[in-house]
Amino acid sequence: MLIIEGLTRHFSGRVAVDDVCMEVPRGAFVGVIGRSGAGKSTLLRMVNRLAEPSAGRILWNGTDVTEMRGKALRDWRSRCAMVFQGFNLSGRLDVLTNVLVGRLNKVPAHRSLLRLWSDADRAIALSALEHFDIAELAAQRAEHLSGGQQQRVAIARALVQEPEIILADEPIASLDPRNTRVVMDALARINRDYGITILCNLHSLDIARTYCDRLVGLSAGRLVFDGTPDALDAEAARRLYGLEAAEVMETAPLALMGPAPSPFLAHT
Ligand SMILES: Nc1ncnc2c1ncn2[C@@H]1O[C@H](COP(=O)(O)OP(=O)(O)OP(=O)(O)O)[C@@H](O)[C@H]1O
Repeated sequence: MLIIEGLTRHFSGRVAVDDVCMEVPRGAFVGVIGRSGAGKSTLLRMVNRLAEPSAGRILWNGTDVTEMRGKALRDWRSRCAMVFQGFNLSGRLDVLTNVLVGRLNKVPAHRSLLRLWSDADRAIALSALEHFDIAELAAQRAEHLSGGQQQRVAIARALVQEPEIILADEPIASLDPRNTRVVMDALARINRDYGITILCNLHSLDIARTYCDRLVGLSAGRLVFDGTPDALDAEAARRLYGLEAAEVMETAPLALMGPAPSPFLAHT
């Protein structure tokens, strides 16, 4: 269970996240929605401690994440994997090595420094790639892959960390509709198959409604919506998106995109 209590972050005197409180049970798939600049990324980055809170607490299964230092913080970051909009792969390294980077915290320091991966680690990484139907890309340089393929590699890297929670910061922002579905299906499958809690920042309300079992909405750093996708009515959308509400509430023609492909069976 993730508990966020009064979480606040200021940048140069301006508030980016303002006294946010929420509880996320294990295994939830939560979409974090709101306009650009609402504080979504800052909220996720604080959970991973990539950004330091100005005030408030983050508790994971009762342990105060905000107090963690040194090894405890490294362990937390390994249990709390991040997936970024820009994939954050090493383009010149092959796909398998990129995934193995997710194992760094699981192997002794001397082996990780020398990148001496065991057969077991390689098998785990390959199996994660297989899980996302991209094992045949293992030997390719990451920079030669499409955006959708790169994001699946990044999700495979997150998975081999054996995380308890995945924080996905706009994971589909640079993808076309087909790859959007493939990547969101990958996250949904991780959530379903392994019970990994997912917090996912999303610009698209339609995608958020389709994939998430709960939405939390930020506006100017404040939590202004917390409920199921069905509960997000026009009034709630106005609180979140202001004058753009009508625009974002217009359902995107998901039906026109055809049925969703079976998870991990689609190639890019
Ligand atoms: N490192 C930083 N230094 C100064 N201001 C920052 C920094 N990071 C974020 N901010 C500010 O904090 C506010 C919230 O930004 P944040 O990136 O969290 O919003 P967001 O909802 O994720 O936006 P987007 O959807 O555009 O990514 C914005 O006003 C932003 O300019």
